[in-house]
Amino acid sequence: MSTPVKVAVTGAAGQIGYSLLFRLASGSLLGPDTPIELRLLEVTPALKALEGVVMELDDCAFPTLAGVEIGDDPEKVFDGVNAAMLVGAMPRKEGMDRADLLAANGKIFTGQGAALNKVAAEGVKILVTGNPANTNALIAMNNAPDLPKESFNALTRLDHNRAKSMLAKKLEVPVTSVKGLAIWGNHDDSMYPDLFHTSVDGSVAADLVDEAWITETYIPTVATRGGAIIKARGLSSAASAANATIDHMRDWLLGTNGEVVSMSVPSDGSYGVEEGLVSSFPCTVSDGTYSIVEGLDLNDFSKERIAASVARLAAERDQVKALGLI
Ligand SMILES: NC(=O)C1=CN([C@@H]2O[C@H](COP(=O)(O)OP(=O)(O)OC[C@H]3O[C@@H](n4cnc5c(N)ncnc54)[C@H](O)[C@@H]3O)[C@@H](O)[C@H]2O)C=CC1
Ligand SMILES: O=C([O-])CC(=O)C(=O)O
Repeated sequence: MSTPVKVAVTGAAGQIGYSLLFRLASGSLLGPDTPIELRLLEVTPALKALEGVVMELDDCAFPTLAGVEIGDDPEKVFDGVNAAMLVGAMPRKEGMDRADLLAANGKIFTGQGAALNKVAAEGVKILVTGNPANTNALIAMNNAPDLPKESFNALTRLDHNRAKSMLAKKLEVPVTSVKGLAIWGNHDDSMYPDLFHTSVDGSVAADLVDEAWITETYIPTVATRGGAIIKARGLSSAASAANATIDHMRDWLLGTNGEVVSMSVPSDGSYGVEEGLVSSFPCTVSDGTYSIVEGLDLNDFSKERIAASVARLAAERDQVKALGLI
């Protein structure tokens, strides 16, 4: 077997962690032939619970799990990591917006960005799941001056998967029939799933459904799905968030074979999105490098929706600037 890939997970004793770690260890990220070493970061009071999770990992005897290290010091846990999944952060409760978490969670990402800057392996890929994910990624990126900005992504793959599943259900087709779908903007209720560049078995998705369904049902349902899950479960989404975190990182590491996926990445100014904001775009990945899909002809409706969501990102950026986090 090859050298193990070192993958860090923060918030490893939390809800998402409990779904994520077992799938990482069993080969869902890298396949059955690549060993993985897990580096798990938690706050000190959660280390005991994390020890219990590690006992369970041991008890699975996963052939691909080459080792597990746990700790509360980011510089030790992130030492030499090839990939980092930054999940550890407070989840919102019913009635809160994700942006309400900025004051509590934002500071986590200054220290973790700085630690990754110091000790991560060259070429490290860092994916922020902890909310508000886009702006937390922006904070980590701005606290890691020696790492390429492209090392930092945020998770909008869960929104992408939700959007794909909902469209497939509506049209009574398998999810595999849906291609080219992408979420634009922020992982909040302003996000925009674009059906004008989505195809379903070769037809434009927007032509297969009513305009009113898109604006009044589809977009708001996708955008507020996280809140609907909190209302139903009393807790925020966890297994589906872990699944999306793996989908995003797997595609980033191994490529998308030309398929379009939604990734929140630092904007290079494409489509008028202010450079440096971490915004969701349609992306493809090859050879470990993501690219924003260029040259899409956006209609006025799409342009307005994207601009509104990007304005939220800019407002969050201004808020964390005022808090001295970037
Ligand atoms: N981007 C997305 O699509 C989604 C994001 N989320 C977000 O993911 C985050 C985690 O959610 P859950 O696992 O449900 O929360 P949780 O509360 O069950 O677990 C969070 C864990 O993070 C740990 N933690 C807190 N500060 C830390 C630090 N400085 N370093 C390391 N660990 C730390 C806590 O001790 C806790 O064990 C939340 O912010 C949630 O809103 C959740 C679902 C989807
Ligand atoms: O809604 C939340 O707070 C958790 C989350 O990000 C999601 O499920 O999309």
